[in-house]
Amino acid sequence: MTLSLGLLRSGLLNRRINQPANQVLRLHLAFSSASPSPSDPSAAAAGPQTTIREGKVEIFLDESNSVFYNKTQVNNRDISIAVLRSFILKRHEEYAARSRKAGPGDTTLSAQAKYKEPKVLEALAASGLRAIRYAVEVDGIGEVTAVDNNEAAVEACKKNIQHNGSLASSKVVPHHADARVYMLTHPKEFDVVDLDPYGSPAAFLDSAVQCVADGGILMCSATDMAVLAGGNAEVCFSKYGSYPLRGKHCHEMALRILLACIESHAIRHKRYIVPIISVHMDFYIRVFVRIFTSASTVKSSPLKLAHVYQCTGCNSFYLQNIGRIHSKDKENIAVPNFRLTLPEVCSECGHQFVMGGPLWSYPIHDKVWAASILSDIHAMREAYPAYPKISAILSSVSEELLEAPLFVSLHNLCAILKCTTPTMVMLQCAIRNAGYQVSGSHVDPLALKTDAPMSVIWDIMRCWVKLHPVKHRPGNHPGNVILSQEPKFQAKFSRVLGASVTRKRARFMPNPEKYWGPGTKAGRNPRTFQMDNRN
Ligand SMILES: C[S@@+](CC[C@H](N)C(=O)[O-])C[C@H]1O[C@@H](n2cnc3c(N)ncnc32)[C@H](O)[C@@H]1O
Ligand SMILES: [Zn+2]
Repeated sequence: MTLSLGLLRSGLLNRRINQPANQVLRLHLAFSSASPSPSDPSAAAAGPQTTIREGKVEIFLDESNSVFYNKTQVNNRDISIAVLRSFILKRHEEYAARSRKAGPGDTTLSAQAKYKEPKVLEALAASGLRAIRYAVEVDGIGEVTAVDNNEAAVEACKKNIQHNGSLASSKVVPHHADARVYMLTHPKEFDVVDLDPYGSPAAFLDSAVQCVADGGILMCSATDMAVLAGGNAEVCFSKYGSYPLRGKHCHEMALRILLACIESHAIRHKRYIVPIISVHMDFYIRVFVRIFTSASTVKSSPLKLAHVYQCTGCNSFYLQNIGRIHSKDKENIAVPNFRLTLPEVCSECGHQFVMGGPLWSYPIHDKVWAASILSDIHAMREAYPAYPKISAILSSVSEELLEAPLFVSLHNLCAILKCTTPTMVMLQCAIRNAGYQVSGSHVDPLALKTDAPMSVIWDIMRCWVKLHPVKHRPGNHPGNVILSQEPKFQAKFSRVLGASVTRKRARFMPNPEKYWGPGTKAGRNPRTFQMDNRN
């Protein structure tokens, strides 16, 4: 932002309009010219190269775009660094707890095992920017292996490692390989595996879940949002094994589909996932999950997955778990759920239901971790180039109601009834006054996550319309059918303590500039593929 103000004053911002993305980039980042390393005569012959700085790392800009680089992913890299820092703290705590439990005289192998710095695999590393940032910026990190199957990328990565000095050179190991083969041949070897693919990570998931050490983290992005958010249901099913649903909650649904897909790969190998945080930002989603091994926990996986039935008229939705708990011989076991208890058509508006999922219906964040990541981000704000964006997202994430998969949208409720819009605070108060919990969501400023049933939400809206009547429109559309029923209770919109969303910190940040989107796949011309969706 400071840089943009500077540009405005110098008149550079006006000149920037209509320039291709790469040139815009040059004005906005800390660009400089650097001499290539003396040990690389071919590069020396080519003269000084333009460099890009992000955090403490500087990499060479690849003018030909034969190696992928997207500056907008600074948010993605910053949030990953924040999660890595908290993971290292967690690992220390867990190690200390194990040692305390074992006691001084314990000679068993696990009690004697020395603390090891976490090893990281960046499986789709491109220029190595991310891997080098992990190595240079995260204290207590072990070796970082940077794999890519593109030779040009591996060469660029080597140069960038060398350019970033001895710490980078001692920690980052570049490797030319197919990530799937590499991960399969290194089972449970890495404490952290980072997947940041073009488009979908689906092809990498089976090998990735096997490569993570017990208690380690899988960090995984997906940029194929058109597929995951309901634009192409057949492709979503073939890649992720789930049907997406269109609607305002589609980005949260995308997160839950990806989590369900990772879990489904993990359980094949007697492993299971525990989400740390799951975020939708800019044009993609990214999930951070721990992976553990336990044949018995794997059996309860169906309790964490659900189908969603969504009304085609009013968008009311209902979840149906795949499994249910059955108590037998004093033991709780997961068995297939009973048939759906929903009526054939929506009791609010009379339309049919469409089915989506299966999706992950358990919490998508660990609130304690989210809070500790957030306080780390605040404490080290100067270490994060994307501080305003990532702190806004983490603030929202740490306030989300965990026991309420998906959400209703204020905008959608009013659009169905064609009524004036109450404020978010009013609706939150009415939900709380009716005895239910409610929160916002980081994916949408108009989201209401709540444990209130749909019937309560619609009754609140019926009461709202009694106070703010709508014009009568003839016809049988969903809004009319909903309003033809009397509310079963009287909603109260009066203020309750804690209902207002605090405005002290920003929850949603606008994009900093034009073309803030997916980058151009390596090998394509950035001028013709500025808005490439990386599929
Ligand atoms: C989106 S880029 C990664 C960007 C990088 N993580 C960053 O933060 O700058 C995806 C990279 O995956 C590499 N890639 C694609 N398929 C691969 C495979 N099967 N094995 C290894 N690398 C692969 C591409 O060459 C490309 O460099
Ligand atoms: Zn309906």
